Amino acid sequence: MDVDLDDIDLDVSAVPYSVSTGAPPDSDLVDEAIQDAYDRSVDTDDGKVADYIPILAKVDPELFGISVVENDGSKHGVGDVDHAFTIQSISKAFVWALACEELGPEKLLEVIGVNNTGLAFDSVMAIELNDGHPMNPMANAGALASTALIPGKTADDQWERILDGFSRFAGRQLEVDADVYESESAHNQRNQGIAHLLESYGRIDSDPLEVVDIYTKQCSLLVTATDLAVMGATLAHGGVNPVTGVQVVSDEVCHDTLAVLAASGLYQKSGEWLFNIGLPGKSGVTGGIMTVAPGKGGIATFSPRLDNAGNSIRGQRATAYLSRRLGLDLFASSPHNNDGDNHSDKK
Ligand SMILES: NC(=O)CC[C@H](N)C(=O)O
Repeated sequence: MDVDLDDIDLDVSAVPYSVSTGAPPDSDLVDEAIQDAYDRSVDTDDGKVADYIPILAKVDPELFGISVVENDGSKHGVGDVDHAFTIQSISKAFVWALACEELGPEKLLEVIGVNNTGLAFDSVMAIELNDGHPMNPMANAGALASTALIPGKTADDQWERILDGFSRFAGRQLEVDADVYESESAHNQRNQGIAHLLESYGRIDSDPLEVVDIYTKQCSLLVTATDLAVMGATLAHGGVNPVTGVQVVSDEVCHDTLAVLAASGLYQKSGEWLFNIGLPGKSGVTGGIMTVAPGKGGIATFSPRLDNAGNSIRGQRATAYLSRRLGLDLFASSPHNNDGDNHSDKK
């Protein structure tokens, strides 16, 4: 199932961020834009809820929320923005950022790489085709390797560091959904296989099953769309959480993380996403998509029905609309004059 943007009215009258000063539009205009994005996306029931982790199939497929957090910390939201769901693959962005903060980008480039393999998120073939390297850091193999790089004497130490880092990104103490963790742990054979393969190529040093266990916990952390927008806004704001004021990672790490997301954040559909939306983003199988507008803020959508790569369909539609409506596309030279013309042939 591909996302069809043909039937959304993407011609928008601009209420963009000021290109010259980065000054945000009036708050009520942002609220209006989010409501319009919701209204233009809510009617589609295209796509399917993930069911390869059994408990995920129980979600209400109609849930839908859109949250925007600006770099001044102001929050906007429509719909189910307070519904908690497990972060899943979006965790890959934050573990990569935390590992990069601890070890520097050279180490991550050497061990993992930053290229998109063009293959599904749980591909084993991607590892074989590349002699264990490079691995897309936003797919499972590269993500497991990132988790393994987090410093700590024991697996528990590594986990505590991840939990603490994620909580600082979100600006509140996050918790694991024990039921999701249990369900995924019982159906994790593929990730265990990937971790063993990485060990055989010398890409992870620690016990592969322990690495998978930490990775499964990080994927099982509960967040809301509002949390994800705050986490995205932290990456948009040079690593400083705009709500708490805490510096979580450096400005350089934000740059490097956003570059990785631009290349790989939506699995094998990352090129289409960048073409349509023009912003770095990261999706997860529970239906979250976190999008970052550097220097401006974070957008998060939550809607569980997915396309065939595992990306939320309503989330892609709503973000495509918001990117235009707010003039956020990094590749649009004149968002001030975003009357639709400069995007009219995008599908
Ligand atoms: N794409 C995803 O969100 C996948 C995350 C999930 N925990 C897995 O490893 O399969």
